[in-house]
Amino acid sequence: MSSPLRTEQLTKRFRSVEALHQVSLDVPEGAVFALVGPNGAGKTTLLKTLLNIEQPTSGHAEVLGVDTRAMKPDLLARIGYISENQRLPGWMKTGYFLSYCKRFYPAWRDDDLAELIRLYQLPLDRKLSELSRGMRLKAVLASALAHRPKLILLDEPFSGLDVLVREQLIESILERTPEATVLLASHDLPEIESFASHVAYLNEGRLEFAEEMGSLTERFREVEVTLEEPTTLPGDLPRNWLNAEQSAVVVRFTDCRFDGRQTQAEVQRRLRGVRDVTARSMSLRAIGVALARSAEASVGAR
Ligand SMILES: Nc1ncnc2c1ncn2[C@@H]1O[C@H](COP(=O)(O)OP(=O)(O)OP(=O)(O)O)[C@@H](O)[C@H]1O
Repeated sequence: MSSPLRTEQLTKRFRSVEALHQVSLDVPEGAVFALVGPNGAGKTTLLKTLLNIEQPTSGHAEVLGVDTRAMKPDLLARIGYISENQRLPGWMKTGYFLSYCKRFYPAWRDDDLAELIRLYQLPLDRKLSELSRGMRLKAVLASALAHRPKLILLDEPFSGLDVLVREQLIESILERTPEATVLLASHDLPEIESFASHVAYLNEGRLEFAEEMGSLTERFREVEVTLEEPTTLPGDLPRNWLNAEQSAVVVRFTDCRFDGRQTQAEVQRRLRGVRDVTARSMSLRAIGVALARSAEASVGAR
């Protein structure tokens, strides 16, 4: 079976801004796929293109085997979408909002909704505009999960939520997998690391990588080299040594293609008088910071 979410050479331009540049992405069935990257990287644009809210300038995107430009309501009814910027009819009472949503989804399950209302303790007789941000998000999540979507798309679902609400949200989403495939855009790297199976990194509209979480954390290491005596760093360091810096006899860099023996050999080849090499594994947050610093430095160098 083909992947439930796929883009091929997807480019989206808004006048002079290229929000997405030839993005080719494949999200496997049942994955919890995190889309990360700095502000303005193109994450929201990618999600909106997958929902046909925005249309590609070139290339194409496919959802559940259908080109997004040919999406019909029956396909949209198989997708649960939650965005921090979602506009809601604030005047609706929560209970009315949920029954209003029901009519758009043939697969709607009243028993699932009852369970979600109980779990989230949703106040059905209060207007959406009167709910706290977290509570409003839970109401939207209930409406998005009660129809057992095949795809769950989330745009910054965690921002501003307390730790318990986040936990509930993650649990609810994970309970839906592997029957559902999840794609979420988020800046919350520690949270993502705790539950995503895959991670993709967008930077200035370009997909820098997309891979399993395990392989990503395997290939990144914080490397520290101690030298016999201070020397100047050579100018032509390997491209996989990110943010290399030197302080007296210590050289530090992030290796984004770490391989124990190979990294050792490379260090010996590039630096003179190596006394010791240590390599520490990195959290997703530390990897994100290293990538952002490296991207900033390359913009500065242009
Ligand atoms: N409707 C639009 N018109 C013009 N430019 C847009 C539009 N939507 C997005 N952009 C631009 O496209 C680029 C990507 O924006 P996008 O919102 O997709 O980034 P993002 O990764 O979601 O950012 P953030 O993490 O800040 O939410 C930005 O430069 C943004 O200004």
